[in-house]
Amino acid sequence: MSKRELSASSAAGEDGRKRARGGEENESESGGAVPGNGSSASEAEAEAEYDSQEELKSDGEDADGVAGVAGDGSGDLLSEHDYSWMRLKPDHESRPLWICPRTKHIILEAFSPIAEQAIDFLIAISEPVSRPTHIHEYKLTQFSLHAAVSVGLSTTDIIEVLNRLSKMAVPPDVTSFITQCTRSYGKVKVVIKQNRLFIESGHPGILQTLLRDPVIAQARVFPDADTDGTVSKDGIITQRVPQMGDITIAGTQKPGDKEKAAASAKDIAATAAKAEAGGDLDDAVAEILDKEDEDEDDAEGTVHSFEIHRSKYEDVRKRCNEIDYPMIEEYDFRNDRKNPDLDIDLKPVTTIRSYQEISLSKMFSNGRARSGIIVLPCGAGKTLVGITAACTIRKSVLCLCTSSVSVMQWKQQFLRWSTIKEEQIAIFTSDTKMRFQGDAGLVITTFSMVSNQRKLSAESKKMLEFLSSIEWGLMLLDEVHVTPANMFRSVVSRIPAHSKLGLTATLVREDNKIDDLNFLIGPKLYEANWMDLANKGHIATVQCAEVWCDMTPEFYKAYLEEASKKRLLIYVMNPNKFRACQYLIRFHEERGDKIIVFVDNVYSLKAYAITLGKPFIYGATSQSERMRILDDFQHNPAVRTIFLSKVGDTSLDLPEATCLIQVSSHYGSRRQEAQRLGRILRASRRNDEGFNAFFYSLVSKDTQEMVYSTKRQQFLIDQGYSFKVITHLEGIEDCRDLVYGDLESQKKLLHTVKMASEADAALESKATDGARAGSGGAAAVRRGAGSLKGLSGASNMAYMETSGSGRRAARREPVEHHPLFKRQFYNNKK
Ligand SMILES: Nc1ncnc2c1ncn2[C@@H]1O[C@H](COP(=O)(O)OP(=O)(O)OP(=O)(O)O)[C@@H](O)[C@H]1O
Repeated sequence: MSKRELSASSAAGEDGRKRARGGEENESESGGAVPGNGSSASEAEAEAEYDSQEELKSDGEDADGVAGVAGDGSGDLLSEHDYSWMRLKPDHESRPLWICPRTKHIILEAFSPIAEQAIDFLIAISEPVSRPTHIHEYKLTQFSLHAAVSVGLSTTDIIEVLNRLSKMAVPPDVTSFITQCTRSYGKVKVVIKQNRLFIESGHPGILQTLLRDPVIAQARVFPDADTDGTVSKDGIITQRVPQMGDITIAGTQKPGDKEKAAASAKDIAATAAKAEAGGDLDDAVAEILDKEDEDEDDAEGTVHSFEIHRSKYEDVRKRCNEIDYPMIEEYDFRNDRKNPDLDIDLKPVTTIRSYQEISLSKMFSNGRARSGIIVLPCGAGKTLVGITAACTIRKSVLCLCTSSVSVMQWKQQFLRWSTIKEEQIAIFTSDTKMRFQGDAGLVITTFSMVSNQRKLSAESKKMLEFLSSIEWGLMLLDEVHVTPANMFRSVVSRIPAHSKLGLTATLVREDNKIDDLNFLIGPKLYEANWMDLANKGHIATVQCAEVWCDMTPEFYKAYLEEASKKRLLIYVMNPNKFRACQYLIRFHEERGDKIIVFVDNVYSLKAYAITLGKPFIYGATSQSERMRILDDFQHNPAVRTIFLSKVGDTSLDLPEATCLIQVSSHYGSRRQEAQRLGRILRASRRNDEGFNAFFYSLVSKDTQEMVYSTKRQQFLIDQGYSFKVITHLEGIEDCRDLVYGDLESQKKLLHTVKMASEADAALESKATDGARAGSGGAAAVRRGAGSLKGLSGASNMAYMETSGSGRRAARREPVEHHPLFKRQFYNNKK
């Protein structure tokens, strides 16, 4: 495999991506909210503040796209290191993997006949880094290996299957890393039974070791006479347990069928191993396997445990981590007779999809509820996964969302898919504070409402006391990647939840907070492949394109002269961008598409929407106006296009939308890019023959916007999407009636923009060099012939195509500034 191939498959490695903070000014989603009864202004403010600020903070997306590409994972996979000592197996061509002994990256030939099985296995044991069409890249990490153990894979399984799939024997460094990470993980569990906590293990010796630790010993509760099972001299309880693996996930068929559908990682591993011919395990691995055999449970179906005080749980958990026995958290909900049952099930008409079932089988595979995180693409139906988990556990549920809009959507979705009744649901937001009726129920609230300790209204305080007094069977955490660890910590420590399920589409953070999520919620249980779901028709296939819009000479001169954050306004309001936007809207309206245009900057949003005569929604748009516009978009054939600010990034479910045009966005935010794409992935026409959705980013050429755009696309490129670069919209010059077609109107527009205040450029613009942006993007791309027709089934637009690696290579190039920019811009900055 050449280095070039490896680079093509690589993504900017997680470790390597440095981030600077993006702009702070942001539109508040609750700008139009009217505080209702019982809410304090500070609560509403706190909620709004969280909605807008935390999302950006946790995203860690930067305004400096160039800095964000250092440490591209596979870029240095081979460079400066000699791997000639690694010997290829004689039949290496039929084996799809190569494992880097130094970085623990795994490169997969996705075109191999056994790639599908290999992918399922790799998803179970490693983190996907990049999954374009032909070559995938994964990485073994401590947490990914913990997750593998928690879904039932043993050290032996992992090493053996890797060895079978690998072109070379698994390097000794990798086998010892796997052994080290999986040796003790999963050997100890904390199991919640009847509101009591038990530390459980198949190995009595491990429990004795734990009890020798003073912190753990102090937390221990001695068994009383009523204890089930036998109690040894040292107070360890031994019980025979019935086989647990026969649970039925709500909405699925009888256990046997369900198990068939949800092939466990272990089965996948076994199948993959069998599918591969030959490949004896080397001595080093055999040694590890022998050692592992000695560690096997003493008798199948027998567990040993001791009880601990619930108040000491956090101390015990921390201590177990320190002494290298990290615990898996499980909730024995089927035998929970202490907490009242919630009367909820999926409606008979609700059918969950195969990948939704598989993701849930990772949570429930051993008959208990295991806490952790499920990662599914935007629009793939995370809400229904959460609802199905609630219907399986059937105890009180606390659902935490990122905004009050999401709270209302979760409520609607619960009512739509499940048999829960309105009175069993309580909403807790700054505007609404309700209780549910009956012993058990569902509370839906925001992270900020339950973690905000400042200036609470009396009613909120009471509500928080109520939340803390309930033993929640399940805590659902929506969009977990945006929530700061300290916020989680305060929620998790104050509100008792027996199991936690985190849901997200983009488990990307650049601030190591992902590790916190591992500790606070649990390991990643499942991550779906975007391309796979698109190929199976669960989400739409999308054609992505970046449209380069030349700046007019007057706008470009003004851009170079402007040092304040109004530079952003100048490149967003570029007349050629207006015209490109209008042209694309017209083109797609004529094709019968419904179009969402995103403009982050409110000043520009209004200018575009009013000039082009289209309805628009932003933070200050009243709820009734929003509903009216969205309803028109859905049902009125005359309304084919709407303009949205960032309020439309998430939580909008508009299956009619088939085309998305991005005019301005939040700097280099990869997450925003993915979330926006999510708006068209749910297109209801996605299964029509030959259907494609369209995602355009309009970028003003040779401005800093180009840097951001390249960086924004990185997450989607890693998921296998490719972006075409359209350098010229052919035929645009023939459209005489497009706006700003003459110099005079362009000059007027520029004058208006110059008169705008800095506050109108709502996003702060960190100065980067326009020349660098422009040339960096252009240097790496390959020119080719293509067209909008090529993109959409017609034919009239030229494009350049670029791959992720090409872009990354471009960004690594040392940048030589053109004398014009040096003079115009750098002198200006001094
Ligand atoms: N099993 C299913 N059967 C029918 N429709 C489904 C199913 N699962 C999800 N959907 C539909 O798919 C769409 C997307 O679902 P949902 O809003 O839960 O996605 P999501 O993963 O939360 O997206 P995002 O991350 O963008 O918020 C919704 O219209 C939902 O009703």
